[in-house]
Amino acid sequence: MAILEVAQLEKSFGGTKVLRDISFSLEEGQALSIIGSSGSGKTTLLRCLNFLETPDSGRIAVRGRNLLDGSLSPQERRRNRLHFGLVFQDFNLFPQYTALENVTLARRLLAKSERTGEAPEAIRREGEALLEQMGLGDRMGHYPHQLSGGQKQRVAIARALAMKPDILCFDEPTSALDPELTGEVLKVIRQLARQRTTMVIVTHEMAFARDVADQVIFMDGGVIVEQGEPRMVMDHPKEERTRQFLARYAQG
Ligand SMILES: Nc1ncnc2c1ncn2[C@@H]1O[C@H](COP(=O)(O)OP(=O)(O)OP(=O)(O)O)[C@@H](O)[C@H]1O
Repeated sequence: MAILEVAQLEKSFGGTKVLRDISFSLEEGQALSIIGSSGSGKTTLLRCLNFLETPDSGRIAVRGRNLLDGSLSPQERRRNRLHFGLVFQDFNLFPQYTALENVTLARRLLAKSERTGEAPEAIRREGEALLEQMGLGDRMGHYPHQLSGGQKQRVAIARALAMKPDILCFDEPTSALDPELTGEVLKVIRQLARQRTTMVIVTHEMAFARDVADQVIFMDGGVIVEQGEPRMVMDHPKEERTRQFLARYAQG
């Protein structure tokens, strides 16, 4: 069974349809890249998956359970959010907290609100291990303003992982970074892909999308124009719109 199944998802803002008939599925341990021109609906799709926007209709199912089922209780709806983690373009770290506090805060709050019985000490140790994994073992006590953009983004990735989401989403994770800092973030995401972390990645990094993803979706005007294995979609696009988009990218 697919870990994620999205079917006929629709979203409008005012009278404007921004997502139409979006359907795809993702297997556990796979990475999906979403590419497409500006304004094509990529961020809105990620925001719908993360419940930052409410879709107008359609289905988002994780392990076969429809998270948009109208009969869910408020508590079940709150828990739905925990299936997904989101790494934003501009990091969204809390400036008043250290790297380690940023990573552990949500878990500590969850332990309290859901009475999970998790000890703060265990949460801290896990946070430290995640920051080590991100190559930030010597930056745990630093505040965001003391970190480079690439380091901030790696803290943000550790923070998302700390919540143990089923599906980790990235919204153009390198677009706010100087080119020399892009590589360190892409390297971490590649490492997560090798560890079979299930991921949905919106990116403008075409070479990265091609080699990290098991599946790629090309969006334009709120619809999925083409989807499939990255090399097939990107090297042999069937649709004219995909061809034009990729040609524009190739020209830089
Ligand atoms: N909150 C909102 N209210 C009204 N319109 C919105 C809102 N959010 C997004 N839109 C519109 O929805 C469309 C899709 O936007 P979205 O940000 O999802 O595209 P995108 O593919 O992520 O673009 P980019 O690559 O530039 O980030 C755009 O026309 C945008 O102006």
